[in-house]
Amino acid sequence: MHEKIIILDFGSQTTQLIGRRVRDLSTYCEIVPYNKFPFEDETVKGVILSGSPFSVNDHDAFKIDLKDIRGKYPVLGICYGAQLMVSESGGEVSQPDSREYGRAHLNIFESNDPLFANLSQNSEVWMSHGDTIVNAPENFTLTASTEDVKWAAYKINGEKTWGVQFHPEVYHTEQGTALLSNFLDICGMKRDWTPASFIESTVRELKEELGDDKVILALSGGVDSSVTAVLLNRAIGKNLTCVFVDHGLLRKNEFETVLDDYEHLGLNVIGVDAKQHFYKELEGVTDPEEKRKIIGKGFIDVFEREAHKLKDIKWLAQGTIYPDIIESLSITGVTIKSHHNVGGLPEKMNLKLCEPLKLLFKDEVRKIGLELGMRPGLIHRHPFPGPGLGIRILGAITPEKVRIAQEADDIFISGLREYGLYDKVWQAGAILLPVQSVGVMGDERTYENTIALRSVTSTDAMTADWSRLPYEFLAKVSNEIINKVQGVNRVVLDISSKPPATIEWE
Ligand SMILES: Nc1ncnc2c1ncn2[C@@H]1O[C@H](COP(=O)(O)OP(=O)(O)OP(=O)(O)O)[C@@H](O)[C@H]1O
Ligand SMILES: O=c1[nH]c(=O)c2[nH+]cn([C@@H]3O[C@H](COP(=O)(O)O)[C@@H](O)[C@H]3O)c2[nH]1
Ligand SMILES: NC(=O)CC[C@H](N)C(=O)O
Ligand SMILES: [Mg+2]
Repeated sequence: MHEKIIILDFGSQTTQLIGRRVRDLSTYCEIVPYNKFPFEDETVKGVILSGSPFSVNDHDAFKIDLKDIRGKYPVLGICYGAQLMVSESGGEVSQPDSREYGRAHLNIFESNDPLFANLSQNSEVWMSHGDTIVNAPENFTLTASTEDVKWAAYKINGEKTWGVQFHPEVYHTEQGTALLSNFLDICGMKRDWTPASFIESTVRELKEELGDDKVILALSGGVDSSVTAVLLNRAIGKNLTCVFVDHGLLRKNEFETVLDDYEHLGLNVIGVDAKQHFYKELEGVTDPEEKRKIIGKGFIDVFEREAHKLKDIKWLAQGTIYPDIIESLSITGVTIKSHHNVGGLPEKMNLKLCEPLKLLFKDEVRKIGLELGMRPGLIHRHPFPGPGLGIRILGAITPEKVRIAQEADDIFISGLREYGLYDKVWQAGAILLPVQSVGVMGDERTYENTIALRSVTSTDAMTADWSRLPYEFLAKVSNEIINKVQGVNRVVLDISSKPPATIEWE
């Protein structure tokens, strides 16, 4: 077992970023809801308290008793986390007249403080708070200020406990990574979290957990489930059967290409054509969440049916990764989208779940795939959502709309490859809108569908920006779609970032 840092999540938008920074420092960490601290886990070596949308003075703010944590582990409170320790200890946090968002400069008073080891004076830090610490109890030592904020950082005497009002996890805090690294040193972390160590420990744990049990893996052709397949294949070999479902919402020719690919990897794969089943279940359904749930359930129906045919299957493995879970089960109670493989799973399922990548971010999964010796072309594929074109065809799904979406998508993606742009974007696809408009083609009036092109840059799909694709390329793609895809007479471009939009439209 790897020693780990626990990040207690009080609901901040940047909690995931803390996790990523810590992992980037070769240290294993887990993000857990603020009230789910794993007291029994002996591998915990330090604790970070995240920010929060709440004010510590709110009635319904997330609160916990910190007495079992402080003093027992090194603790770093960030923003709300820092404010919480002050208010819990009898200090005062209140709302000043002005909020503080954006850049500030840090004036360090205690340069011998190990949290500030090797940090230089007056570096830029990023602030995002409405509340401020006004008074701290006597055993709190002020260690740094900014021009506007007195209590920008503190240390609690006699404990390995620190608080910072700024956000070391965000890119704009110049020495944020160095500060987090100092905290990891304080916790005595060994920095031994690497792709090779992950593979070694995961294969060992899978062998122990699965023993001689038989497993089916939901394989999609995507990066996450392919890496899962190779890991499981190493752990249990012939006891693994992969099931690839054609729900009729895949990309053009995807089913055939993927099956062919996997044969070369030496995996045992069954392709299931379930198109008609899915089309029937989805008939007339327009609500995005309902569509997601139907597709999620459809997948499980197929997996259970296949498991039954194969006999003695005990486990369903999936390529679930960390963001799938984080986005589906937000602790503030707001679900953005039910990912088909998490929130979309039926409550009662006859198979046990095996998800060896469920705590990894996408870029970590890619590193592990490369370390496993998988083909870079496969590892660098764009993500493609499990519900597929089902969430890119807005409104009700019909086979005819699937054809339109597939052809438009194929022209867009082939174009990206042809122009050498494919590897420069995180993900791209064509969205079929439920909007018809008037056009003129060969002197005839048309009244046809609209395709929106969606292409984004990102590092983890948690935030994203629209890709600045060359006009010349966009002109070619638009032209080709309108000329070749029957039923489309207009192409538009999506120029929204995430947030506030999301990558997929549903
Ligand atoms: N057509 C499919 N057949 C079987 N399983 C699927 C299918 N589509 C998705 N899944 C399952 O759902 C999981 C989540 O899908 P997701 O798209 O997030 O991951 P992926 O397809 O493995 O990778 P990528 O994000 O690169 O597309 C997959 O890892 C896989 O286990
Ligand atoms: O397997 C999946 N099942 C889903 O239900 C699902 N919904 C979104 N996505 C993918 O997740 C990333 C973030 O997407 P959003 O910005 O649309 O939430 C993007 O990469 C999306 O393609 C999904 N993947
Ligand atoms: N980013 C945060 O943690 C903000 C904490 C608190 N909501 C404030 O506005 O001060
Ligand atoms: Mg996928």
